[in-house]
Amino acid sequence: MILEQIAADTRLRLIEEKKLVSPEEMKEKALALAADETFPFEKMLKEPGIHYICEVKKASPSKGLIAEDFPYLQIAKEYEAAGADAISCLTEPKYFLGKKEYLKAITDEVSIPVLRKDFTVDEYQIYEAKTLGAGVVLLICALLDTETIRSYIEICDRLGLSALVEVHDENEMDSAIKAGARVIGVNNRNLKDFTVDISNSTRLRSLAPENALFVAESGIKTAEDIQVLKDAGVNGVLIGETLMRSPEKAAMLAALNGGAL
Ligand SMILES: O=P(O)(O)OC[C@@H](O)[C@@H](O)c1c[nH]c2ccccc12
Repeated sequence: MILEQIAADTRLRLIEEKKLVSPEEMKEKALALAADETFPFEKMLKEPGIHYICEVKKASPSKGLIAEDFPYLQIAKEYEAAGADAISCLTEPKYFLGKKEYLKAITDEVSIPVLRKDFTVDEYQIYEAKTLGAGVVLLICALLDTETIRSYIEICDRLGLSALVEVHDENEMDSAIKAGARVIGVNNRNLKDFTVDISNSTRLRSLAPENALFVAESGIKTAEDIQVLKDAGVNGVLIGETLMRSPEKAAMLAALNGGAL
């Protein structure tokens, strides 16, 4: 199964990375930054209306190469100028051709919150995300048990980071809620077989607690999709491929929003 394969490769990658910067050193570096502005992602999502999280993604296991030409920094700045509320940046190197350097360069240049999009299987990655300037990390429920999610959220809290806790079905939603997730993302793409179904978000919307923030992720392509999600009361949408494939990203974002942003 692809998700487990990616997680296994991530664990191997971490063994090497910890040789370069030890876990103690990474934790220390992150904690030294913990007084920075806290939880900007949650503050943003709490504002009324629907919010756009625009993704910088070169490739994916389901779609292969998405952007041959990949001026990641220019794309991030274009998103910000077009009115994006946050940016998502893939850092997974093998399947998504992401890089930590992309994330660092982007967080240095934009002032909206940036999500570190990776397969978090070790607290090391959370501390590292802080040192790279991220404001949010992704925690995928399919990879983590409830207790681990809870402990990772605690680490995020200490660092002033938000945790976007990703679920795909009712069981994972249950786990996210029990772990105390404040921001729940529903992935419309099944990471086990890559099928995409937007109604996954609308179906699971009612199961999320009243006070939790809700993000719909993946497969969002049209203004109609956005309208359906708006009507369901989602706070944010995470859009990758539709924007990455568009040569006119600002115009595409405006079109998704019904003409203007
Ligand atoms: O490109 P899309 O279909 O608009 O999807 C973006 C984002 O939701 C997707 O990249 C994603 C959602 N959850 C993930 C977890 C890992 C990697 C990638 C993802």
